[in-house]
This record gives sequence, structure tokens and C-alpha cells, in this order.
Amino acid sequence: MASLPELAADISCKTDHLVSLMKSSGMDLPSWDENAPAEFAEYGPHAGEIQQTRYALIDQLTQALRLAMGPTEYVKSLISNAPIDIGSMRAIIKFGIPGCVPLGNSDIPIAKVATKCDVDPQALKRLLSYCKTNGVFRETRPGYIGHTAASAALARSDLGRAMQWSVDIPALSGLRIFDALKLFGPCDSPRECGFNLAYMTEETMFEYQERHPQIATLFNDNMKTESGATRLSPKHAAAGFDWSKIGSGTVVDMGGSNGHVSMTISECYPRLKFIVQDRTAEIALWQKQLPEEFAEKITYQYHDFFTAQKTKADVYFFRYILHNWANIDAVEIIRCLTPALKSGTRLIIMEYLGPQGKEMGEFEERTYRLRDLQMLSFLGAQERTLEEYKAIVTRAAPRFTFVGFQTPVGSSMSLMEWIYV
Ligand SMILES: C[S@@+](CC[C@H](N)C(=O)[O-])C[C@H]1O[C@@H](n2cnc3c(N)ncnc32)[C@H](O)[C@@H]1O
Repeated sequence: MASLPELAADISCKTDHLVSLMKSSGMDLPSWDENAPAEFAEYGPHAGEIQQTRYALIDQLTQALRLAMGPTEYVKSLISNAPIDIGSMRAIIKFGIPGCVPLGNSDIPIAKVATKCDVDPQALKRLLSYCKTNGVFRETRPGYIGHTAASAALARSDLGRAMQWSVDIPALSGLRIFDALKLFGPCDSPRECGFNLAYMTEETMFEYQERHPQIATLFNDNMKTESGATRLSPKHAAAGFDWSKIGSGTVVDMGGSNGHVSMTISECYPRLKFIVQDRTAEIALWQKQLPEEFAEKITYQYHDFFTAQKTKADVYFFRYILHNWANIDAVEIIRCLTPALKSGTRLIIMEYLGPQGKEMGEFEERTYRLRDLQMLSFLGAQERTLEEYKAIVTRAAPRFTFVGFQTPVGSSMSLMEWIYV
């Protein structure tokens, strides 16, 4: 591992390089001002290099931080800060604080926010004082708060609403990993994981959400907002496969939620027809809400992907689905396609791929490992490597032949392609 002075020199070089790439791409330099862009927009001619440099910089800054803190302080911070980080953010989000603080480089007395949001003013002051040390909100003068880039992002976009789901199911399930492993063993079932202990239910998370439509709505909002993030943008679904090969064929978007990914692909490949299948009561509503321009191209179908597929298509597309399921279930989901398959049918799976499939820095691997443990904690599921996905598909339907995979620039997920022979 590099020493602190070596890291500092490297960090300085990487910073210069990143700044020059961003300037030559016409991008704003990073800023924590409330009007700063909420995300890095990594598109344009240097997108790949900007991403690579940024991730390498994050890795080195993290290593330098660890060295500067020392092992004991660092480990203690992991354990002591994490519950209060999530606990304070959960309170801020659930009380709707970001939306009550005016935008426009202005400020507001904390007491006034407390009245508006119906929270004890002293407790709110203490919560905000902690959040401020995480870069969320700033004290503009004694007793007043204003936004930073982070709190403004929560106030301005759908992020705050989408986070309402994240501060509940993933946060509460994550804390129960130990208890679930003790009680259930491997946590490889959606009925035997942290979620079941946190919510005291034998239902899977999806079944539970189906019975609690307000949580299902928050989950779908979260999916939409996640997809709005540059690294998870549905644009990568359009870029990572040459959909023109399918001509005017039919794509079934399995577990396609509100159809946002189908809509994005359709914008780039208007000849394609999409059938969005999902098992949620919201499907009828999505059909009604479909923008006019997609009326001829996209239809919705209620379908449980654990039942035999009846709809014939040229492509079965799974984005962000199989990682929600343990191996035994993932195999079953693919096997259920079999009645509808014919020679030439394609299977496209878009997911995070583990380090075995491609080179990864620590920041990228950390994102992947985070997802993996989230899946363990609330769905009894897992992230996988390329080889693990190949094994699942072969077990489910050996006639599927692997064609290849692509990771579009700027995308966290890769698209893997199989063809039925
Ligand atoms: C993680 S979301 C992914 C949504 C979408 N594919 C995307 O990329 O944004 C998982 C989706 O699977 C759906 N789902 C869960 N269980 C299902 C089942 N048994 N049959 C069909 N869809 C299901 C959920 O309703 C949800 O929309």
C-alpha cells in the first residue's frame, strides 16, 4: 500500500488531470454550492477517462483518509458513525426537512422549520448539526440553516422521496444481517433474511410490498430515481446492445416496472415493440399513464415470472432482476421462459458484474459488494460474476448459447447476451 506522501502526490496529479478533462469537456468543476449539479454528467468525448480518473481519485482519497485517521479511529468510525449517519438522515427525510428549507442561497430559522415539520426544535437543531458535519445542510448564521449541494439535491429532485424507501427496508434489514445468519444460516431465501426479522414477516419483500401499496409506490419511485443516476441511467440499456438486430421485433421487458427502460430504448429504436411484464397492482395505472408517443409501441401485462411464459417474443430482457433472487429462484425464472422459446430467441440480462468478469478499483468493487450485501439482507439474494450468470442460464435452459457482454461507458451494469439454438 502506498504511503501518505506518495498518495498525496498521486492525488494531486489525478486532480489536475480530472480538472483538465472536465474543462476540455465544458463541464462545471465539482462544487458543494447548492446550485452545483447534483451529479457528474459523464457523457461526451472523455466520458470513459473522466470516470476512470474519478474512481482512481476516490480510491486514493479513501486510502489517504484511512492513513490519516489511523486504524482504531477508522474502525470505530465505521461502527459508531454508521447507525447515526443513517438514523439522522432517516429522521431528516421522514420529517421532510429538505423541502422546508428554501432554495436560492437563502436561509431559514431552524425553529420555523421545526414548526412546519412538527418536530421538536432542540432535537432538530442537534440532528442538523450532525448532518452538517456530513456536508448535508449548512449553518448560515446562529440558529439558521441553508442548503449545500447535497441537501439541495434532496430538496430539488425526486431524490428525497425516493430515499424514503431506502431509509426503511434496506437500512432496517441491513442491521439484522447477523441475527438472520444466526437464525437462518446462509440467507439464501427471500423468506429467511434480515428483512424477515426487521419486518417480522414470513413474506418476501415483494409480497410484503404488494400488500402495502404505499411502500410499493415508494419502491417504484426509488427505482425510477436510481435509474435517473448517471451510472444507472436506462440510456445504457439502449447503448449496450445493438437493438437494430431485432428490427421491428418484440421485446418482453421482464419485471419492467413502469416501463421506463423500455421507453428509453424505444426512443432510440422506434421500430421495436415492447411488452412490459410485472407482478404489481400498479400495472393498470402504468398502462393508463403511458405517454401518447409510446401508445403504439409499448403495452403492459400482469405476469409473475415464476409462471410459464405465454407471450412469444424475439428478446426476453431482464434488467436489474436476477440479482434480486437466490440461485435456485434465478434458475427457475429463466426456466419459466422455456415454453415461449424458439430457435433464435435472445436473452439479454443487464446486471452489475463482479470482479471476476472485469477489472475493478476499490470504489467500484465497494459499490458491487454493497449491492451484494443489500441483496443478502432484504431479499436473500446476491450479485454475481459473469461466470455465475452463465452457470445460471445453462442450468435453466442449456440451449441458450452465450454470445458476449458489453459494459457501456459510464454504466455500472453490463448487458449479457444469449441466443437460443
Ligand atoms: C429491482 S426492480 C427492477 C425494475 C426494472 N427492470 C428496472 O430496471 O428498473 C424489480 C422488479 O421486479 C418486479 N417483480 C418482483 N417479483 C416479480 C415477479 N414474481 N414477477 C414479475 N415481476 C416481479 C418488481 O415489481 C419490480 O418492478
